[in-house]
Amino acid sequence: MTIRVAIAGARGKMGSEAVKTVCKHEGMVLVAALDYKHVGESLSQLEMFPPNLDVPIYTNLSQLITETNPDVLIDLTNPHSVYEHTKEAMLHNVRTVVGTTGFTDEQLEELSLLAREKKCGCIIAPNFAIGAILMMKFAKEAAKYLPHVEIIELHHDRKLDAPSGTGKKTAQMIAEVREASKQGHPNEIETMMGARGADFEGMRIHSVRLPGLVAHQEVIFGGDGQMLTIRHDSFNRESFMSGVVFCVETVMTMEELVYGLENIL
Ligand SMILES: NC(=O)C1=CN([C@@H]2O[C@H](COP(=O)(O)OP(=O)(O)OC[C@H]3O[C@@H](n4cnc5c(N)ncnc54)[C@H](OP(=O)(O)O)[C@@H]3O)[C@@H](O)[C@H]2O)C=CC1
Ligand SMILES: O=C(O)C1=N[C@H](C(=O)O)C[C@H](O)C1
Repeated sequence: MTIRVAIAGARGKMGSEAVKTVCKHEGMVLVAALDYKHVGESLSQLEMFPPNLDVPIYTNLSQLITETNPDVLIDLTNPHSVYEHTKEAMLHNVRTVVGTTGFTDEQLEELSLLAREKKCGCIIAPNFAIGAILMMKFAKEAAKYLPHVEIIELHHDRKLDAPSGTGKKTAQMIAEVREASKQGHPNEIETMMGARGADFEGMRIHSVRLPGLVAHQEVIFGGDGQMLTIRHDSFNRESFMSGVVFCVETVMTMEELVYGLENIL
């Protein structure tokens, strides 16, 4: 069976890589793109895509679904639009693979309930790279023994959300095995706001944004006279693509929402 795929955010850094990936995958066909520019045109008319890529661009998701009948919507847009896209796709019984980060906990909960009610598969993956999933799993394991931990996530300077979805997910996974506790000196004072980073159950998350970076993270554990560093680097967006393919294939067999690839790998 060929999986009919639509991509929201096809012009973006991740979206354009996903377009390439879907187009060269034998078991998938790209049927539409969702955008708010170039509406009514075809991807073939955009300079960044090959001239034979005859894929229509829509701005209205419900029209896209009615006219092109996708099995799966891949969302790679931004934190402002991803929730509405995912919800609307589910309401139309279209499965979703979501790489976009920046969901609130309430939005995740609401989408999870809706997916269960509609029996509609949805994968929300803060990180598609296998190395990053392993970094998070190893960090969770290490935190059982070394509960003093800080997370440093480093990304390109075009990123909208901070902390990153991966940074937040890492902290959430660690929190499953670590009792909440404030780190550092009990009387510490920030003489410059934000100096100690974001606080998640006493763990600190530091966000670095610099041109030249792609996606990187260090999880640093401190103990008596020792330090353990677990680090992952994505040097390009290709690093995420085998995860995207895995999710598109897997979501076809699912009837609920899964948040994080570690739960299905
Ligand atoms: N899960 C993972 O492994 C990964 C996740 N990400 C996440 O994926 C998302 C996209 O990242 P990236 O590709 O770097 O970002 P980009 O800004 O390069 O791409 C986003 C694209 O979405 C478009 N867009 C914005 N709003 C809409 C909308 N309402 N409908 C359709 N398209 C829209 C943007 O258009 P315009 O620029 O014109 O506004 C742009 O083309 C981010 O949330 C990022 O954190 C990134 C890498 C890996
Ligand atoms: O915006 C990005 O680039 C990335 N976003 C995701 C995140 O917020 O964790 C995944 C990866 O780190 C790249």
